[in-house]
Amino acid sequence: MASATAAPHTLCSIPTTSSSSSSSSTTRAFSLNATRFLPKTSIRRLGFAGAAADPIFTHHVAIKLRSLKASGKPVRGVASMAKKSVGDLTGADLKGKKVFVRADLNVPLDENQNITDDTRIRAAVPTIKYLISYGAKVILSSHLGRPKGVTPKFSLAPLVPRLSELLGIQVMKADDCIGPEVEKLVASLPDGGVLLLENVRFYKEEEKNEPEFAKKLASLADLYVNDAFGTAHRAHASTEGVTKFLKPSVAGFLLQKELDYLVGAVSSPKRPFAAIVGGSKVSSKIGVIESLLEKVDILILGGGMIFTFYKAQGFSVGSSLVEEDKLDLATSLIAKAKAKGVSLLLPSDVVIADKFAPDANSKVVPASAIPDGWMGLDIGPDSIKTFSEALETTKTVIWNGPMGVFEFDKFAVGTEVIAKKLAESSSKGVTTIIGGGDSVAAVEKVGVASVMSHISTGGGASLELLEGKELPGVIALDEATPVAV
Ligand SMILES: Nc1ncnc2c1ncn2[C@@H]1O[C@H](COP(=O)(O)OP(=O)(O)OP(=O)(O)O)[C@@H](O)[C@H]1O
Ligand SMILES: O=C(O)[C@H](O)COP(=O)(O)O
Repeated sequence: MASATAAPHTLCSIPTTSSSSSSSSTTRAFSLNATRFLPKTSIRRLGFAGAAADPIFTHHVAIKLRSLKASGKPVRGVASMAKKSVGDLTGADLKGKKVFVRADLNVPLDENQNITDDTRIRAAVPTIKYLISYGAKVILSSHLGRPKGVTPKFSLAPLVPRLSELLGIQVMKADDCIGPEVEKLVASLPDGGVLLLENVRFYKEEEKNEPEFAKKLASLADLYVNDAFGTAHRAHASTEGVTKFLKPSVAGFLLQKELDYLVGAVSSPKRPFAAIVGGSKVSSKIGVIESLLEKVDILILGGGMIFTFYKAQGFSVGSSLVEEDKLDLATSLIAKAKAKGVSLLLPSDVVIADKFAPDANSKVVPASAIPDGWMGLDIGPDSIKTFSEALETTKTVIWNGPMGVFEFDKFAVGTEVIAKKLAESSSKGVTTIIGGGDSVAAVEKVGVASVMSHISTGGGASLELLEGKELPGVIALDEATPVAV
């Protein structure tokens, strides 16, 4: 691979002082000061509610809490925005009760129906074990894939052995998710038993969120736990509709943990706070970039989207991926970063290829000089160095989207080095949050997943949350009982 050096391409320079001390933003100052007054559980509760995904809301509440604390009055009406948790249910609430648990067990299967990544099954275990330990009867529900009607290859049957192994009990399996046969199996469930229902998406009514279907699902159980973070952005019968017929409807531990990190840590980060956003297109990450620009000190961009930014600046991009209709947007994002005092880092050099293929010829060139007929498929060594140095200074990092076409070994270096860098930071106490989807795959490929502070089990759901959107599966849950703090 030939290499050419390039000057670091930093659109906005890295501030010499951290924004925690230098920021003139009132919002930012609030987030730093106000959260000091909150006990950890309150921060959790605040970050947990859908409405609290709005940092401004969080700050207002934090400030209200501070003044109430100062006045000596009990704090009411604040934690009521939070959602009730499965951890709030114990003994009498659960013993012998039929609990409908919606998990996201949408795991990848190979052509022989073997599970190729069991992360989502493992992530669902703590909530199920908790319920079992209190003698509840767990009716477990999930979707798998996007079937159109009953489709055997999307059956949940292949998950039973792994689920049984992880739970340490034999999980029963129903061939349907509603109907008399399922009801019989539910009636035969012992306390502490688990019944896995068949793919809930075998019914089109699931995705249409039809009340009659939701009612049938609900009729199987006494109460509802939603632990399906990966599907919380879908208003479906088993994630949203069912809550209208089952009380209480509470959050599972996984859902709670995801929100703690993706809302809590991002709303009230230890600073400097950096975000790394990559992936193929600007269009799929606009919301995330705009939302993160309100919060971060450093924004690092990589992946296919960078070429739209380069073209917007008048660089030659060869045949790299460019979204022509997003050039103005790229320009305005650069301006926004500048106005906000965010250090926006784009790669200074790129690895280019003569075709989109694993065996393409490749070379490193300055980002501003991609020849015709060549396309950028990874960030180059100088960029890796600059990004790594910027990451040295951070206390919180969130990463969403690969730096290059990491599926091809030749163009996986940028993504892999960034993954290793984050693992190193994490082991030094930096909060590292991996935002789902391909970035998770990359972190796992490098073997550093266990070192990260949090790896999200939700692709689309984590993106929507980072964009500041409310998740219907969360909003529908019961509010927590107000607590005095
Ligand atoms: N320079 C590039 N040119 C073309 N495709 C790229 C480039 N860099 C990365 N990609 C591709 O982007 C894809 C991931 O982009 P996408 O926008 O779907 O991210 P994502 O899946 O949402 O990320 P995440 O799942 O981590 O949130 C990968 O398949 C990768 O090959
Ligand atoms: O894999 C996911 O992102 C979730 O399981 C949601 O799946 P969906 O995009 O098919 O709704």
